[in-house]
Amino acid sequence: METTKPTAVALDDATVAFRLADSRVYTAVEQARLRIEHGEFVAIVGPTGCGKSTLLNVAAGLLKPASGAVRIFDQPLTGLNRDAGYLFQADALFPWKTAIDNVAIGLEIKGAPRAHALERAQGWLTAVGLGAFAGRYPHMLSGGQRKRVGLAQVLIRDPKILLMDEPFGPLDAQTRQIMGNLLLELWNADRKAVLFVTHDLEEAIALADRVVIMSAGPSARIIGDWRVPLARPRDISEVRMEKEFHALHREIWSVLKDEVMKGYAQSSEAPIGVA
Ligand SMILES: Nc1ncnc2c1ncn2[C@@H]1O[C@H](COP(=O)(O)OP(=O)(O)OP(=O)(O)O)[C@@H](O)[C@H]1O
Repeated sequence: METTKPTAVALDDATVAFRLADSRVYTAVEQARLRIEHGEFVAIVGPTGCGKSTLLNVAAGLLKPASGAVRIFDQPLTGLNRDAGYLFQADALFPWKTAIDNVAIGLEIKGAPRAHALERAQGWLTAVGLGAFAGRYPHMLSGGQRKRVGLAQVLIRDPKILLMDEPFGPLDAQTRQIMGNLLLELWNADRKAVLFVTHDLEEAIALADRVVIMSAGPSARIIGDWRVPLARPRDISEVRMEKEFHALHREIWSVLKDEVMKGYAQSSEAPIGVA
């Protein structure tokens, strides 16, 4: 990896707090320090409700930390992170537009001529394995196919950073693996910086260069950061058979499991840690 390039995403001691309806303050994330280097694929794993999406939203510029700093390619982030493309768990497709129009819109809103946008959109639909489905509306596509269109819609804009929040969450296990391999294949072509939120430790290890673990909230912290020692290119089904995969899984899980139990216990209680 080149070290001369600026760090794609840097969170420096970011603390994120929400004002609740009763005007108390809930500290979701406390002093998070996270670096995602150029070309690096980083997965965040943690118990339910710990603040994974919150951190992603901070990197997206959708949330401003109460304290600490956010830098994107070494520049302070003010407002939305325009270098990033987002893929969330929920579909973000326009139901009244065909697959190709849903993809082309990513360029059209940047002012690209329609013919050019359509040509590029067809190329991206082919890249995600949906070249023959260009004329279908979202309701005529399976959940996995809609995710592929969503991926093409993000990638056509060629963002330097990809922010993904449980993007394959609603899919069945086989489709998740197929989508994981597709993502790695596309990522391998130009190695964008990726921040990938998941609750699935296996998925995180299979995909990422680094796996970052958060503690249970409130005031969740980053409590571990592991480098994944698995060669690339990877097939995410096959990589799960390797002994390094199992060793790393055991090591991370020994830290994560207590936090997962705390997370479940807390999610059935009223918010605590209210400052
Ligand atoms: N706008 C908000 N106002 C108040 N509390 C919020 C707000 N957004 C998130 N929270 C709280 O902050 C904490 C972190 O939420 P977040 O969605 O980041 O967790 P998560 O780790 O992504 O959860 P999950 O794995 O369940 O998707 C949760 O306790 C949540 O209830």
